[in-house]
Amino acid sequence: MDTPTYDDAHDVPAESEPQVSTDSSSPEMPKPSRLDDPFKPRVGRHLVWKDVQMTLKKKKGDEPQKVILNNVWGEVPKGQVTAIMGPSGSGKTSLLNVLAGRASSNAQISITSDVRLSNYQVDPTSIAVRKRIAFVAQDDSLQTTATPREAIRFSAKLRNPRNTTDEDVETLTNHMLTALGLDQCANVLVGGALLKGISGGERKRTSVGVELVTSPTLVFLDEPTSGLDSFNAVQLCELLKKVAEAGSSVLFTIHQPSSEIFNSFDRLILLNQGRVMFQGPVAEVNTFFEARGHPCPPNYNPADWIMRVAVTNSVEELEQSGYFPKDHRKHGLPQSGSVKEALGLSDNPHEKSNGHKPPGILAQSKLLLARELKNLVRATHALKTRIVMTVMISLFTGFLFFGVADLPSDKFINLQSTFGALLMSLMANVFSTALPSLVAFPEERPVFLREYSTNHYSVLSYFLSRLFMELLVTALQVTVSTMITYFMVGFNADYVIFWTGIYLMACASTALGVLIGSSVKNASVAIEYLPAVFMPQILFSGFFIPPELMPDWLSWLTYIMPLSYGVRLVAGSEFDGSCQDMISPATNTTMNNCDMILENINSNVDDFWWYYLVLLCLFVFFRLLALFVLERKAKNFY
Ligand SMILES: Nc1ncnc2c1ncn2[C@@H]1O[C@H](COP(=O)(O)OP(=O)(O)OP(=O)(O)O)[C@@H](O)[C@H]1O
Repeated sequence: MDTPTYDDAHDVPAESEPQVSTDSSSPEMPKPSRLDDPFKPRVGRHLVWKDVQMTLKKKKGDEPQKVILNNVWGEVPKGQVTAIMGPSGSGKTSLLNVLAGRASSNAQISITSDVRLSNYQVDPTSIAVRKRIAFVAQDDSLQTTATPREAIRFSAKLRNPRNTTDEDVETLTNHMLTALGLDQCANVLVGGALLKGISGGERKRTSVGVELVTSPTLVFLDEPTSGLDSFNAVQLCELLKKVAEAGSSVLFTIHQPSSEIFNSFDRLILLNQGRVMFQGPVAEVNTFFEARGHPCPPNYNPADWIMRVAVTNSVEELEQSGYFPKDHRKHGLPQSGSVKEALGLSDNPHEKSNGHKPPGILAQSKLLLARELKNLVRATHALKTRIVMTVMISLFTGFLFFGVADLPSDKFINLQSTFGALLMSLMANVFSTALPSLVAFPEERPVFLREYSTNHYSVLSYFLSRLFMELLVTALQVTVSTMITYFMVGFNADYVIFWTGIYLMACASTALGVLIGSSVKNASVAIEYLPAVFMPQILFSGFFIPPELMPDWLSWLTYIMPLSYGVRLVAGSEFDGSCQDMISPATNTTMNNCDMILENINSNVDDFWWYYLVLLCLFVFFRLLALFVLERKAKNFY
């Protein structure tokens, strides 16, 4: 059999693929279709790649480089299903990740590739391209507190044109659930490690539904049939076939498919040790192997057979037999143009109309917030733990310092105890509000990155919805805490100043926690950074050592610590005018214990507005910095 070539493998000439016509009567344009049809026709894109090289960089000078992908070439014609097979470790996932822009060169790995979409050269790692690819990873990263119906509906609402009505979204969701065989578990929570939910196979199908509900042009899936029984695996492959028939280019990796599934593929890419052992139509597999001395025995699953040949023969033997065909396709010069042109968006008159655009930032934030609220109500254990801990710590503080603020102020020890109670209340609020924020983003990170990179919403919408939720939960927590300590300790501070001072300080500390949480990869690393949020606040807040006594190069830190402004506000309100002047027996001069405390912590009632403003600025500053970090991370990582 001849080596499959780019020219004969599909329906477009090698030099340049015809442009999608702007004439809506052209056969290239999808026919007008119902918005609620998940298999509505779409304009396909022909994906071609060559010279894909992925190498692990050398650690030591004399160590040989490990080549993960070696000159890999191939294509996914529009309207066809292409499967990548190969022994374990042959590079299937690596190839899929490179093509889907989920892998890029870094300190350990070097990746080079020539990827073309309808003969436009594209960089798959660019977020504009990634956002157009429906990608289902091996690990499902779904919101654990959503049901399959909600997960699919959420994706359909956010990723379909804004003129899609709620009724269309509902019908689309129902079609997708039925097509995936998810009707029976449609309203059961997805679940996760701490929450019992649907099965692994159902979770996998939900992930597929979340991606397919947008009628994508390019669909990439990493082992979509893993964890599925044979019936569901066949059903899923039939569904992918329908998606391809609608015009999409479908590419997925698969392990040991049954012969029924194998024969349903249009094309196959067989990788072996990072190289292309076979690439072409599935119908040609048997002839290709037969011509090289490995005819598939009768009644043998061809998928098992080719894997057996790949595993039981050395690469050298296979090479001598004529496997590992060279890439003889003629590509011609790539067309130059923007990503929009490569994706055919600039040619589609619908794309330009406002109604065709996906929902805007406000609509995205609203949907995200609704999901967050649902999450809060369903994952009550997290909220309950937070509130129970707050109540316990506040009660401890309340019992320990019970009524001390009502004791006579002429004894310094009484004032010292009241100041201690204030500090405890402030620090407890810093700890109990900032800690959950520190770990919240790393915990949500996989879901956020999947959704962001598949064009569900903007970073700003996500950020705004999280911000609103945190402000709400922090307010609840601070109210519970202050109600207990304020009345048990018997503070004399104005309650409004007491609450607002602690609340603003907690918000600013939370913002610092979010900044650190956004910068790290997972919750356990975030926990390691815990002292970085708390220790500087305690050390530099000015109540252990005033800024005047700190080394000059460190003293400025006092001015960016939320706790130091929180102390000045609540202690200012508590002690201002609370003590009577006394005559010092040692110096025979007038002294005022309350004024001494306020002087030590640099608190001045006339500057309260300034403390509020600084807390607000710190909150905004840390939040904006976190937004910037999140935006960069979201664009550069997956
Ligand atoms: N980031 C990485 N760092 C180090 N090695 C890597 C990295 N990515 C891939 N590899 C190595 O490259 C090889 C191919 O990995 P890949 O996951 O692509 O294989 P696969 O064919 O998908 O395997 P499986 O079928 O077992 O999932 C493996 O040996 C793997 O260890």
